[in-house]
Amino acid sequence: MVSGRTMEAAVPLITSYSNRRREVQAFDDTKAGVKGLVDAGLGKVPEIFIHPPHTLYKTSYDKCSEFSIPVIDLERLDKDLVTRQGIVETVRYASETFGFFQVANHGIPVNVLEEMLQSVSRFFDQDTEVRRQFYTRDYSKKVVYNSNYDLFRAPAADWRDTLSCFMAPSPPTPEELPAPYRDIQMEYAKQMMKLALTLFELLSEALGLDANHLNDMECAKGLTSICNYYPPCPQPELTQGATPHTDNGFLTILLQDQIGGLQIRHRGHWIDVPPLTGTLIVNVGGLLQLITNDQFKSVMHRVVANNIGPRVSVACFFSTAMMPSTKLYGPIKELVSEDNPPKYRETTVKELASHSFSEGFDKEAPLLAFRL
Ligand SMILES: O=C(O)CCC(=O)C(=O)O
Ligand SMILES: [Fe+2]
Repeated sequence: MVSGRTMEAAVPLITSYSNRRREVQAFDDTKAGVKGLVDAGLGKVPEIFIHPPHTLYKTSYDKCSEFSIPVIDLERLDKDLVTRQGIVETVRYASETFGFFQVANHGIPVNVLEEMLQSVSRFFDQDTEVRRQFYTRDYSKKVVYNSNYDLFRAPAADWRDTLSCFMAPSPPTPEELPAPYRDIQMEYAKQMMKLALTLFELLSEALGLDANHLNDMECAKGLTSICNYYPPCPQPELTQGATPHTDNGFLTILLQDQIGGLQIRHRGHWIDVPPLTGTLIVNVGGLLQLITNDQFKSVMHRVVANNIGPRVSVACFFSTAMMPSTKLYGPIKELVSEDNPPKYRETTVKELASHSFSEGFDKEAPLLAFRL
């Protein structure tokens, strides 16, 4: 029997659900994102952005100075073999232990990095009317601007807007890209692709494979550029910049500005990934974890909301998720043995991406559905 008390409790729940749905829809209909709320001078975080307290962290998070992710200097990579071996060894250690590392002297000029970050700000600083033309949830488009890809599904929205561009294997024409960052985005994607080919060589060597192995598997074939914009938040302690999640491609190369706020999960602690001018952050995605049979780890990370921003970051996801392909990926044959049998079934990139997209990227064990 349903008690009166239960019924009473159920009514506000249903009401609040439909309120939320309405508020989310109204927010989405503005096509102005979180930036639009801040521009309107909002002094409080709207209900739909408030995260349940148990999922929130204090702003004084666990600071663990004994853990810091390796910074790898690529300068002498091709100069001598011993240096290269040292770099490969650190790449292996970082990918197995942290799932993250930073790279310095990667060959991309600092002014290109800075121009890329500034161009993202220029896009978001445009008149709302101009920005709105790109606002969509249709991911078959080459350019997608919106706020919270999972707005209609997630229990609470993040304090972040995003501009995504699908840059490889079939790049947009420059004219298809928003004007404020057209030229630099084309240049940046070219530079990212070059760096990714080098990183996949190092990662292959770190696995004890031929240097071309991961590139031959087409790990660097697809590139999506995700430009994140985190407006300053009036009550950062109530919301998040990015909910804890894992990335689901092969690899992500991330550029962050000087504000900070990115943290990764390591041995039960959240540790900072400090902004270091001129460096790029590299992290292992779910697909790389799957094909390395768990040797390399795709690790949870999050972004703390800030009240000093806007904070800008550009995440380049290497994955062919946006193109239909029947190519199957499973644990690499050379890495499995009787002692280390395959942990995952074969899957397509598209299946893994669609699974993460519908289930959410916030799972502690994102590859569970593919486990043998
Ligand atoms: O903004 C950042 O630093 C991280 C962004 C991120 O994790 C993502 O876009 O997947
Ligand atoms: Fe991420």
